[in-house]
Amino acid sequence: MKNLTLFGMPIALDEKTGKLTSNEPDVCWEDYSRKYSGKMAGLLADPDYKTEDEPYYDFYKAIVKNSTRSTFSDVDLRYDSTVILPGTAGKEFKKTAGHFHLPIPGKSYSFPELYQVINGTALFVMQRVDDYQKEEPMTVKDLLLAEVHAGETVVIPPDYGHCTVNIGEGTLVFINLVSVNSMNYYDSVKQSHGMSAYIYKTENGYQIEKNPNYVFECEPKVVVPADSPKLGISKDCPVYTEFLKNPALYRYLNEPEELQEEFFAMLKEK
Ligand SMILES: O=P(O)(O)OC[C@H]1O[C@](O)(CO)[C@@H](O)[C@@H]1O
Repeated sequence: MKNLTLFGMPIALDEKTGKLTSNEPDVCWEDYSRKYSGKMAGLLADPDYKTEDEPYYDFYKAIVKNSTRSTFSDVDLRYDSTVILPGTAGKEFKKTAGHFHLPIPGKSYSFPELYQVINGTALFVMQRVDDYQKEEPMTVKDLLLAEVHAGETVVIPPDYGHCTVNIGEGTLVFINLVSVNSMNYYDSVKQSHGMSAYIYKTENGYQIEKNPNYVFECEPKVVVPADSPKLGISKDCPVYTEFLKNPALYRYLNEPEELQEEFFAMLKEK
């Protein structure tokens, strides 16, 4: 068992099974589900990759200490965790399915989402396209790949479709803080056989491959996150703990307009 102190509450990772546990009765989650390779069919770089039952990733919905539950619900935010198991499908690193967020009701843009890596290393693929609900191939206007290590945090800007790739050797554990009103949209990513970049394992790390089912008006850009006091992001400080200290600071996850520039300012070119 490995204690994951970055959770900000007592949660450990069983490195053999990839499962999270807590020995504190006050810690609980609303739901748990595991996604297997069969459910990733059509989303992978290799269309012929066929294994039905290889574990891909686990999702723990609404993790909370009972004593702090109302602090999250008062500001319409949810704290979840995803665990991506190590390995590849062919040469492509394991990843989440990928989706866009639907627009905020009454607005023309979508909810952002904050992610902190708790264990391992992630590559967040973030893409802005011309129209994520159209049936023809989507045109990529901006493609950012954020390399994020344990303790670091990234915010997915409004309207950026995203998936997370486990580019490390071990199990990737990360959390997200997101509006409870955010709804995911999957169809166009599915039609395009995944996000616009596939990430392949190489001898020295990873290689980015453009997905041929998209039209590109830009080149992929690798970025790394910096601290951002405005976004409540500080390296090695658990987001859970920071949030409880000042829940109002994270209001931007429901009302992103004012901090739009900061979402990009905290991403530095690698
Ligand atoms: O919904 P997908 O693309 O399978 O990926 C799961 C991801 O979505 C979220 O559930 C919430 O946006 C993340 O926490 C998680 O990493």
